[in-house]
Amino acid sequence: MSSVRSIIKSIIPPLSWESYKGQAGRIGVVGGSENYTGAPYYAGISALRVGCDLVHVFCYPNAATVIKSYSPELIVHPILGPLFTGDSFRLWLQRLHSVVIGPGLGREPTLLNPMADMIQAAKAQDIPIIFDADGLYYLEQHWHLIRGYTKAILTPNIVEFSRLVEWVSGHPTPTLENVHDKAMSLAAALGNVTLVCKGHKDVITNGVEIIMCEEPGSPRRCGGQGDLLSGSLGTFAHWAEQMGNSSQLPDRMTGSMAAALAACCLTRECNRLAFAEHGEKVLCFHGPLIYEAKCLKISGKDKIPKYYVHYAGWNKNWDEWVNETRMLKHNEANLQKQRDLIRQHEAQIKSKKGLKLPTVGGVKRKSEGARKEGEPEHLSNTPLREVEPSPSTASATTSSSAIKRKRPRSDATMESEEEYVSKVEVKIKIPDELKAILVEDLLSITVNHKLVLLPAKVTVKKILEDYVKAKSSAKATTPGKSLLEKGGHENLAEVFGGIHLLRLFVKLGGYLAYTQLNESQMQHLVSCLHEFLRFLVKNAGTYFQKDAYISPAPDPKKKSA
Ligand SMILES: NC(=O)C1=CN([C@@H]2O[C@H](COP(=O)(O)OP(=O)(O)OC[C@H]3O[C@@H](n4cnc5c(N)ncnc54)[C@H](OP(=O)(O)O)[C@@H]3O)[C@@H](O)[C@H]2O)[C@@H](O)CC1
Ligand SMILES: Nc1ncnc2c1ncn2[C@@H]1O[C@H](COP(=O)(O)OP(=O)(O)OP(=O)(O)O)[C@@H](O)[C@H]1O
Repeated sequence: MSSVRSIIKSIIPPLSWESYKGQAGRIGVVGGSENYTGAPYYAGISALRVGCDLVHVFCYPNAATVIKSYSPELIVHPILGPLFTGDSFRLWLQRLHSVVIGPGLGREPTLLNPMADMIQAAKAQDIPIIFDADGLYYLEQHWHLIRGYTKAILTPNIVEFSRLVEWVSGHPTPTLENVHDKAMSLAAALGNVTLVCKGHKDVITNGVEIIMCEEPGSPRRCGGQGDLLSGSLGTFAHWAEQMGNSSQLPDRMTGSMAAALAACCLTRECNRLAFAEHGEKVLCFHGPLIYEAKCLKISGKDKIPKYYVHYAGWNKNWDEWVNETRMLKHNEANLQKQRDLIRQHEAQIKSKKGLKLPTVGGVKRKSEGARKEGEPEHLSNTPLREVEPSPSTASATTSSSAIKRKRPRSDATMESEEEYVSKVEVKIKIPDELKAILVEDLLSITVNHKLVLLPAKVTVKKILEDYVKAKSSAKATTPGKSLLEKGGHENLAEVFGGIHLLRLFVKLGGYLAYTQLNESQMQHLVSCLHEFLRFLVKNAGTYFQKDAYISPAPDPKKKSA
């Protein structure tokens, strides 16, 4: 990579206080028709973003206003079409340093008539000409126009490449294998023009030398990425030309090849960064259910792919590496699977609990199973992700919003958005057994519309006392004991139960980031908390009873309404 970087660096001209507008490049883009206005915009804006000073777009009149509306930075000339005159184009061309022909040009034979004129004019001016998309389509039958013009750079995708090979060699190419060799032969047959064959690896050759661009890129193949490449290549090709011999390129590497390498690396790196930022939306099994998730990282160690996923809407404590068997494409069929599983799961819960209806004050509540046919099945259209099994779903909403309130910056004593975002969350690993209980809790609340019976049968106070007892043979101070002694939360601890305590643990890592503890104190605390969680796992049967949930009484107001 370092040598790739040094090649690219060597064609980038240094900035200077002496330079004036236009010296860093005036690039032309010939393209843009009624159907395709995006392609010339992407190409033109990429040329500018790479660093040229001015971009001129030559398009059909019915595309001009649209392209202008995308960006005031582009200078748009609506000169293509039936009224085209070579003179008007040549007038502008004189001022250009390179020209990109093809993005969004269209393939109407009558509209392509002036192409030969434009190509000849650009050649006469001895500037780099980049052919892409419909410019390549035109070249298929007119390749002799560029034969031997070594400042021509062709950027075919694999389909365009095989068509070109077919036209130039005169016989069909049944397979797309050996792109390497075929690219070298084609570039040589075209008189050492530069070819950039885009694909999984980009192959760059002038028929003598060949280089590959294997930067990681992105698995996302949306339209327009080729336009980014051809536009940026417009600028790089001019720079390579301008640097000439002073660029000190490796032996046999031409300026056009170096420019192509720069454009390929840049496009692929932009693709990689965009993918790293936005990830791929997927569905992922967690326990018995499927959740919407985002794939943030992929690891292929030992040739077994693993995916690091974030469950959409869930705290990042739940982020984890999963193997392929748990991942599903985000499509309608799998979304249906997700809904089916939720229904099955609901049914299972109902059948387990249906006979034992919980009671409050001796009055039997209406069971969840009594929900009427046709009533909204929340999870079938509202993904689970929207509610977390955390303090934010129920009792501790105040504390969760207290954290969120730290975000506005109106008070100078408050932390900034950047500080908030960059705050390192303390990782508290919740054991899988307890995670399953949290998921059950979420389903009870959001799917079955239950509430936790208060005061809890086994209260937080009781749990902490049990813990203190269990630890009594150990040291005198335990988190449980100190919480009871110093916290002043006796009343709450006598009302809430194990599930509330567990919900608190989901957010606790985030809260601890706000404490003043030093690293060793924090380590000690976290290890105590993990020990306490293990204690909860051991006693889960007692502390997390399934009959802790009740169905709330129907709202009389709603009923009368
Ligand atoms: N926003 C805009 O304005 C944009 C406008 N654009 C403009 O559109 C115009 C037409 O360009 P184009 O790329 O759609 O035509 P072309 O290359 O013939 O592909 C046609 C078919 O070939 C196939 N195929 C393509 N690549 C393949 C591959 N690597 N590997 C395998 N197969 C591949 C695939 O067919 P499929 O296999 O899906 O049947 C594809 O549908 C042109 O002016 C361009 O600039 C674009 O720049 C995008 C953004
Ligand atoms: N399989 C792939 N893996 C990684 N990067 C790829 C892959 N295929 C293409 N690319 C990269 O995407 C960019 C555009 O290539 P692509 O083949 O999509 O061009 P195109 O079809 O001409 O695009 P457009 O949609 O603009 O017409 C290039 O930089 C290329 O390196």
